[in-house]
Amino acid sequence: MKLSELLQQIDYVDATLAGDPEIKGVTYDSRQVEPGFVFVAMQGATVDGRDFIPAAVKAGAVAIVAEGVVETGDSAVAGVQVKDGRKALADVAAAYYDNPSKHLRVVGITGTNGKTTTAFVCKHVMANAWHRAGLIGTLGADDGTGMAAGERTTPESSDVHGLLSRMVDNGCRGAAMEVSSHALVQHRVGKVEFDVGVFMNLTRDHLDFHKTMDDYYRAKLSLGTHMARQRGSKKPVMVINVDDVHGQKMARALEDEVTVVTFGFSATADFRATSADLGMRGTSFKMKAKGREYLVRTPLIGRFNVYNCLAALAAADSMGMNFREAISALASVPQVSGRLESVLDNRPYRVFVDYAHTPDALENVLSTLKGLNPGRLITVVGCGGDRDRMKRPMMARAASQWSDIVLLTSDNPRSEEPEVIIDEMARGVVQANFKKIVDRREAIKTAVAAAKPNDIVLIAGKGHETYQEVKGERFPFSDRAEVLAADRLRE
Ligand SMILES: CC(=O)N[C@H]1[C@@H](OP(=O)(O)OP(=O)(O)OC[C@H]2O[C@@H](n3ccc(=O)[nH]c3=O)[C@H](O)[C@@H]2O)O[C@H](CO)[C@@H](O)[C@@H]1O[C@H](C)C(=O)N[C@@H](C)C(=O)N[C@H](CCC(=O)O)C(=O)O
Ligand SMILES: Nc1ncnc2c1ncn2[C@@H]1O[C@H](COP(=O)(O)OP(=O)(O)OP(=O)(O)O)[C@@H](O)[C@H]1O
Ligand SMILES: N[C@H](CCC[C@H](N)C(=O)O)C(=O)O
Ligand SMILES: [Mg+2]
Repeated sequence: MKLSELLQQIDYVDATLAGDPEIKGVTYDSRQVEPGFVFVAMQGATVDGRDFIPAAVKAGAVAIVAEGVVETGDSAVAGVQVKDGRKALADVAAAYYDNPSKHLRVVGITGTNGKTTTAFVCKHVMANAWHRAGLIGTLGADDGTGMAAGERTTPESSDVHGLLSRMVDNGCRGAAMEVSSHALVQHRVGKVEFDVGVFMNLTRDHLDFHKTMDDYYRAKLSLGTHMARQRGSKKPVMVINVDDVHGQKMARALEDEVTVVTFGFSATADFRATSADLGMRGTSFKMKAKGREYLVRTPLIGRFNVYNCLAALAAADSMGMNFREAISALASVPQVSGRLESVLDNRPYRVFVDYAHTPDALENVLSTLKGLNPGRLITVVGCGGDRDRMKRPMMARAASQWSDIVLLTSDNPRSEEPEVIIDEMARGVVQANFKKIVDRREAIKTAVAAAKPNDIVLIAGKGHETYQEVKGERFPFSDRAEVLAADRLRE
């Protein structure tokens, strides 16, 4: 694509052109620039992308897009002035990749908890019906050829459009993607046309970034308003959990803008679970939808997974997929990595690894495990550093309320001292059933060593993560591998 063709498709304030070069790629990071690339300089929270314009030019950028007057320092390199760098990145990427979301059925899932699981279930349902489907989320991305690791839940917009474009090329007909609140604020899904948006729930998290729950809610709401502004031929549907108070508010706020479809246990829900049978190896529940009653079976464990299944089914129906086929696909959903993942199946005790890292998620998981009537419930849990500090005592409170033994330990301390994080957690405990073991490996060893027949051990907070981040360095660490190692020591 020529620079002139690209510029025709984006809004800009001013441009100093230098010929009409062929564009070979788009990036927001000077370290990724290759000859022929457009470099979009974004104003960051830590550094200003404009400071890296000289590095981008040196690496072969043919055009620089930035806020304010753009001095490229090289008369052969075009400078394009825009109002907002992050918005411009999405516009440039959508144009460069030829708006791939127009050629796919795209489901965007937001909410505090359940995005990864619901996206995974949606992708499974789509792949079952259409052979190939893509996925973007916390576990990485699948462009139709298999999973590849990613850095964040929702990548930067140029990476999102690049992935969607590869999905189209690889024969995917649909894509399920997690849309984090950070992504909505930072325009990472700018110019993505969604067929269906999904709102799961809103509970305490990320208040280091959003500051208030109201700001956090408004970030989530903007998925719906983003969809209402879509210009293409898609008629957007927003699927909303109305058992959640913020979901009820969102349904009211969006009802005139998009088609609202609701789910939950509430009597008014369009996709309504009426009863659930929660077992150790899976869940079955009855659902009223579309004027009929259905029985849904899934290997996913816990009441919260009823919500994830309802959301995926409502999304599938909103895309016009065969509903009975979608229901039967739920029976074969594979294990979602690090989400209530049973690590040892052939022992008299059970060990689960789970990504619960918010008070609500932890409460849900613990109540689910308690409902399975274990001998004792032994919980290993920590909280991440450089993240919302208020959730620390709340998570420890949930752990001590529901468990027989709690081992408070490190998660990803990042720049903080793990002992300080653990002390802040300890302020929330409600009974003297806890111990502090700073070294996560030791804590896991202690928990597994203590397990007696019928006990359940929960290792919470890090789920699928394969590292522990300490003072800017990532050390290899897997809860799953640590559990297996600890179990070997018992023999
Ligand atoms: C708070 C947050 O979301 N920050 C993101 C944001 O950082 P920032 O605004 O501080 O950017 P910056 O580091 O100042 O850099 C500004 C610009 O200079 C560029 N740069 C920088 C250095 C250089 O040498 N050359 C260069 O071009 C950067 O690429 C960037 O474009 O933009 C950066 C570039 O895309 C992201 O890497 C960074 O994610 C950080 C690492 C992060 O930890 N984000 C987390 C909190 C996050 O996004 N989480 C959500 C939700 C998770 C969930 O609940 O599932 C997610 O979607 O993952
Ligand atoms: N619908 C739900 N409601 C509440 N808790 C849930 C729900 N689904 C999963 N959980 C709990 O939350 C944890 C995280 O789930 P999941 O990874 O699916 O959510 P997420 O929204 O993608 O989280 P993240 O924002 O960290 O990526 C799970 O390990 C489980 O403990
Ligand atoms: N994406 C979330 C995940 C947190 C997982 C937990 N292990 C932690 O490090 O706090 C975050 O960055 O806040
Ligand atoms: Mg996720």
